[in-house]
Amino acid sequence: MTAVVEVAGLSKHYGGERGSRVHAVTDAGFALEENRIHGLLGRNGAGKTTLMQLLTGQEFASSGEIRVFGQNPVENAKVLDRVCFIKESQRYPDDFRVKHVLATAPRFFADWDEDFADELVERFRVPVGRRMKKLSRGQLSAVGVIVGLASRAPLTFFDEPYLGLDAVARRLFYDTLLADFAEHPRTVVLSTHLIDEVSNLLEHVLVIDEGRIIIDADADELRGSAVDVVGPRGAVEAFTSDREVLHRTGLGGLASATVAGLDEAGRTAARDAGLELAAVSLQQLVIRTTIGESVDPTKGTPE
Ligand SMILES: Nc1ncnc2c1ncn2[C@@H]1O[C@H](COP(=O)(O)OP(=O)(O)OP(=O)(O)O)[C@@H](O)[C@H]1O
Repeated sequence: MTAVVEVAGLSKHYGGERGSRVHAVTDAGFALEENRIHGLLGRNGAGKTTLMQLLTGQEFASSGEIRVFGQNPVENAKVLDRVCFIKESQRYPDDFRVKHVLATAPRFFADWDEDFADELVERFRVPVGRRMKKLSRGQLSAVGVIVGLASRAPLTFFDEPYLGLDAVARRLFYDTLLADFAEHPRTVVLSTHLIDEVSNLLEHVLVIDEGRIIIDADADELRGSAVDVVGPRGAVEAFTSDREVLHRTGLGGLASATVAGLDEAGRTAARDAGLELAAVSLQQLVIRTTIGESVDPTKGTPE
């Protein structure tokens, strides 16, 4: 495995005075492997955009090390020529129409596929002759998605540019990304709140909460890392008394506990105790991990 991105002790704070400082990213350390689709997940203001800006050389780190393709990305054309960063807040020159965006893209992206871009324009029904500032929010998102896909950049970041898209167009984006990725593997980072929607695309997951990376795990490993144990309150409490519980809910005499790291023997013990087991989706897992206790369920941190 080759790491395309390597980060160690990375912090970014905004503002000068200690009291008014915003710690957007704190002591992050992780690696992103080549040719995988990574999810960068986290709540509003968690630090996702800041992290991507740091990795693409658009922000300076306050401290720490960043290596992208083995080099510092800041003002480094050798690195940035291989990177595409699609974000919703992208600005275009005032007189730019969609066709101008598509015509200038090959200058930035060596692997730009014009035929693929044209095909995507049709699929997403984008009016190529229209001025960028006259596009609807969804059409603007679609242009970002088209550029991100047709760039075929070896390292592509999508910072929630698809939020303006309707459900049909989002599905189209996910399906197109997956199909194109199979033919043209590259390293992709998707930042999103819509975790269930992208869950099946993701091979690796980073969860950031209040600037700290709290989960850095293989998506399959993560999906199997916790299970909901449901049944009579007393039985659930007895079963979970010495286990790591991420989250509890209850209604009347019934209770449910999200238990981390339950192996086969543990699952059998739960069933023998008359409890039911239910799978926990990636989205539920992230929500339960980022509210209340910040624990990494794959690492077995005690509650
Ligand atoms: N230029 C800036 N100056 C001061 N604070 C900033 C700046 N940019 C971001 N922040 C703060 O840093 C924190 C992280 O912001 P960031 O945009 O990285 O979060 P995010 O996870 O992308 O959020 P969202 O999902 O809402 O887009 C927030 O508290 C934000 O207010």
